[in-house]
Amino acid sequence: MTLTDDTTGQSLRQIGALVRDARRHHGLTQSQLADRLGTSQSAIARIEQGNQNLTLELLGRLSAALESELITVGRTGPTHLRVTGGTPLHGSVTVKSSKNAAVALLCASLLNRGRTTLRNVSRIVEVDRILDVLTSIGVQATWDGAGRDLTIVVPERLDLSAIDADAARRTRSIIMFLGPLLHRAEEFQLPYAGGCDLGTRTVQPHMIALRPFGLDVEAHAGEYHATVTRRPGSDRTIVLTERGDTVTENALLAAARHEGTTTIRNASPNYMVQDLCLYLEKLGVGITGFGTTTLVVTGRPVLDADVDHTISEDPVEAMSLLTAGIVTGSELTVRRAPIEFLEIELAILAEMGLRFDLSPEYAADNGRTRLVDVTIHPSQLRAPIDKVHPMPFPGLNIDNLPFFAVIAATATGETVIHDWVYDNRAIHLSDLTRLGADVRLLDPHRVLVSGPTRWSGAEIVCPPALRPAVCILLAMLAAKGTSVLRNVDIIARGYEQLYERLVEMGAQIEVFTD
Ligand SMILES: CC(=O)N[C@H]1[C@@H](OP(=O)(O)OP(=O)(O)OC[C@H]2O[C@@H](n3ccc(=O)[nH]c3=O)[C@H](O)[C@@H]2O)O[C@H](CO)[C@@H](O)[C@@H]1O
Ligand SMILES: C=C(OP(=O)(O)O)C(=O)O
Repeated sequence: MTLTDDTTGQSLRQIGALVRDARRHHGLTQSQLADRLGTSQSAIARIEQGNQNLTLELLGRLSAALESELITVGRTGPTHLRVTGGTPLHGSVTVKSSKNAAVALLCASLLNRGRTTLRNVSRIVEVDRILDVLTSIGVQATWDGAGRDLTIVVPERLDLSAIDADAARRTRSIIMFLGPLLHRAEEFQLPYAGGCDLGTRTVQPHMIALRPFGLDVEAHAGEYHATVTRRPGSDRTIVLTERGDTVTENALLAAARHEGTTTIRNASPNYMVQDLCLYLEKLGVGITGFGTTTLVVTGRPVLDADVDHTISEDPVEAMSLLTAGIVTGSELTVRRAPIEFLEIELAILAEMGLRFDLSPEYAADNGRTRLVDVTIHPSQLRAPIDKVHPMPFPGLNIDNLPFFAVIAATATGETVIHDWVYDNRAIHLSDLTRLGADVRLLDPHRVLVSGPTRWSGAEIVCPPALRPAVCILLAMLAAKGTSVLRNVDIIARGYEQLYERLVEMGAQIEVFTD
């Protein structure tokens, strides 16, 4: 069957019947299929009855889970959302694993001669982009039947001349190929790193961090031209000029195969770095200083182990889901929230008057990350006295900052949000004014939000930046009436099945294409 532009009720019912037939053909119950997809039995029942809007991503996963080509995809334009807001959400939602750890671990798998199995991988476009790049150069990547666990085998020789430059240029994380590749080739080229439109993001700290490993990079004609001058094994100290996440990861990746000890100072101790450290330890790399700003790495020239690693829960997803509940005045539980990476956010929210309960802590599947279930209650919020601003961990997460703009808009009083990090991100938050919020740009880095807001529906084109895009969507959930958010494809870069999961909690969101 061909899915054309109009995914009507009739075609949803037809797809539902195909899903039911394919499921029965495989002898699966609705619950068993739900487990394979990481969703609920009730969601499968709705799909089969034609009562569930389907994204192409979900259709692809259904096809994979049922090992059957349910649909062939015809011409599709960008995806849009129709949101009918103003009603509270309810129930609970489980946090998925992090985009940022997934991309680091995928790059790290290039170090391993053995088999890397990554578990609980989020099915998001950012992961697909790195996978496209990896497979284009010869890496084997295989999803398990349920589409959650990924096995990666790196060949003896990589064919960098075949690199999928288009996929590479659409992600910034490609920069983390430098650390592993400098051990494999004396000369190589990589396409420029890309990503969201957040303003200039330099890669100079990466160049400075990798220079002690003999890497020299010249950038021209859309490519980084790398040459490596091998330096004999010795102990070295690297002082990072910025406490950045990916630069710390790149330094770790380079140090992992360096014979000798590398001390990395001003390292980021953030969640994705911790996930990477756990993986590298399993590969046999010695690391002391886990979770601190000084990492001492004892590398090994050959890393060859069959490693199994479960990626930890995403604090930014957790914050996004909490925000959905807060701005809609909901009673909602966000399960498996990595509390260590949300403590400051919750402390500020408590100051603003948010009422919430935390379950006792329990360990994530990696055995290290501490998780809690957070239950929020409808609360009257007031603006915080101080400005809200991010800091490298342990500080308020840089990617969580935009959510405070939507939350501040529901609070009484004036809040200053100071995004000193990104040149071009705060400006996207002014789109909230279209929904009735009072958001004034004081300068490119600071917005003044005056609340509370009487939200009203509007039609908005999605900003070209992941977190601001989700903020607009969440504000639409708060706004009475119908809103349309156009060109939402960017959201799939970092969120898996976000709309379906919000709908499960009672949100009214319809997905449509032109
Ligand atoms: C794949 C991944 O993991 N991406 C995350 C990573 O990107 P990544 O590590 O690539 O972040 P960048 O290196 O671009 O840093 C973000 C911005 O912060 C500035 N900066 C950073 C640290 C510092 O000590 N001083 C400073 O000025 C940088 O100049 C840049 O403008 O970290 C960012 C900041 O946490 C997050 O938004 C991204 O989601
Ligand atoms: C800025 C972000 O990520 P990236 O580094 O992938 O652009 C983000 O996750 O908000």
